[in-house]
Amino acid sequence: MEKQRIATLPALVGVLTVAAVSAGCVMVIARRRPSFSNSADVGAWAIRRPRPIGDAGPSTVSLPIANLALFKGHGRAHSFTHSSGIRTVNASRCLSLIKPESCGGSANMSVANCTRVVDDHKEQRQASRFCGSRVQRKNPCWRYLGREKCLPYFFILGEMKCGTTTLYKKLSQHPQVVPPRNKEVRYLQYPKFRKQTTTWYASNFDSVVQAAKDVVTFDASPTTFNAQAVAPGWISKWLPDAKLLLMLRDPVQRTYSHFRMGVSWLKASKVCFSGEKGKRAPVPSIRLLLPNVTSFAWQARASVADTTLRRCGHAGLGWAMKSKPFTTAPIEDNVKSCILASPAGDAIHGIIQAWMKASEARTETEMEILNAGEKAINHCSELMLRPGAGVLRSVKYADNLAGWLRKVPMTSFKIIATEKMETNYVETIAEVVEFLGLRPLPASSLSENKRFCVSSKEGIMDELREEAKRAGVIGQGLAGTQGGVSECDSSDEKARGADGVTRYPIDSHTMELLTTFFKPSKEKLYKLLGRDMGW
Ligand SMILES: Nc1ncnc2c1ncn2[C@@H]1O[C@H](COP(=O)(O)OS(=O)(=O)O)[C@@H](OP(=O)(O)O)[C@H]1O
Repeated sequence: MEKQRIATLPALVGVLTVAAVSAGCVMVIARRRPSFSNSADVGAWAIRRPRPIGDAGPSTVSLPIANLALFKGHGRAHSFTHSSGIRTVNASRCLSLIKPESCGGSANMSVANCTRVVDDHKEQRQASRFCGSRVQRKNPCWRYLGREKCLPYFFILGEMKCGTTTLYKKLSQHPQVVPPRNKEVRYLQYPKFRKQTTTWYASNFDSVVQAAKDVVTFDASPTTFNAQAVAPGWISKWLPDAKLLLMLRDPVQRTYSHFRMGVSWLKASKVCFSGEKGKRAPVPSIRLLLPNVTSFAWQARASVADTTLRRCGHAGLGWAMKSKPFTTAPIEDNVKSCILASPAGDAIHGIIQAWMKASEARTETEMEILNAGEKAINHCSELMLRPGAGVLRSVKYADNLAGWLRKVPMTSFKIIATEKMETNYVETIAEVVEFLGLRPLPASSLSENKRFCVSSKEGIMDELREEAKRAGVIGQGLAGTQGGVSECDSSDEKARGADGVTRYPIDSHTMELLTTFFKPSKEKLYKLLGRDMGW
């Protein structure tokens, strides 16, 4: 893409520079993209004029040559000669991946007050390319100020609980692949994107600098697919040739797996379950809610209701029904019609009515206890058990993919069904390797078909949310450690179907509710993909 851009610039400049140079101007040409309303969409512009955050600006601006002095920073005015022989100046800035270690090179998160983060974000908005020259290697790397810095060649975008850890493990074993410092760097999502620099991001991929020229590295943060405000725009701007692996799974099963992980994190948290090993018991604040929260049937009902309410422009559910307008006033007519018109609308309306009734009967004290319990459970499960959390990611496959396709072509994607990886493991991995343009894996290394899951945060993430730290959730997030991944422990809970896929048994009522709820979004996805995923 970078090469393409350079190749097309002379042609464009040929048309534009005669007028521009004679008028004492330099044209700064931007790719025509829709404008974006906030700074989250950093990838909206290929070449930008300096502008305040939030100002989308016109797609083409001309600047008097004198103004070039205002373009300070790493980027230098860069001259080139186009086919007609007229020399002109590209005033665009470059983004440096080399910055002081104290302001972004460090693996810890203590950079919140570092002004360089602000500078880096400004550079990201203003620059059109990375500083230095692209290194001759398969992986995207740049040499600048005598150092080489790299970014991922491919991404395992997600979705969470769809087998990303197995794919990460398998691809890490490929002789042409080196893994990132942590499986889940999670830079391309809020709030981390706001707190870290591109230098810090690149530091996660330093191991590829020492590797052979045909070796690549990757980012396997399964949260990237859902990070619509940052990731598609950033990748399309900075790594337009990146290959994107997207794993998707039957939405009902994915939701169950998400719920199961939330329960296991909750139970591992020393804040919500206290006492000695083997005798740990729930703390009083969560006891009332615990039977509901750890029931998938209850979670599913609460989640579809919460998701529908929010989609209809109403406040979410809240387990304790703490939101005052909700408990004291009936739902407005337009919200009610919206709920009834939604998938599984009648059932969801019934759930909400029952919820309101139960809530109205509660005393203030009961409400307070439930609210405290909800807060604690959210913290201890790291929001995995928040109503709606699991359902929302499963119902957004199509919308999220459509969001990506507005920025990135379908040819950048390889869509992998988790079920296919289970039943056709060797073929699936071989297809992925081919899609990545890597040498085929030897049959011997493909024979091992183990499922891998995240078991702790060590080696998976280098940070924990503040609340999770306080809650003592599953170990410390430490960069570069080798822990974090082990074989999945869910096999005993699943049954294998005639198609060879293992699934959690789910009671018929919950199954019907979720199947109806997910139906339109599944159809939307199949239409987008042009194929049925078999769910
Ligand atoms: N080869 C294969 N075939 C079928 N299913 C597989 C496979 N590998 C992993 N898995 C299942 O994927 C779930 C874990 O997904 P992730 O690794 O993406 O989870 S995470 O978001 O990184 O925590 C997890 O699901 P559950 O066990 O149901 O929770 C794994 O069992």
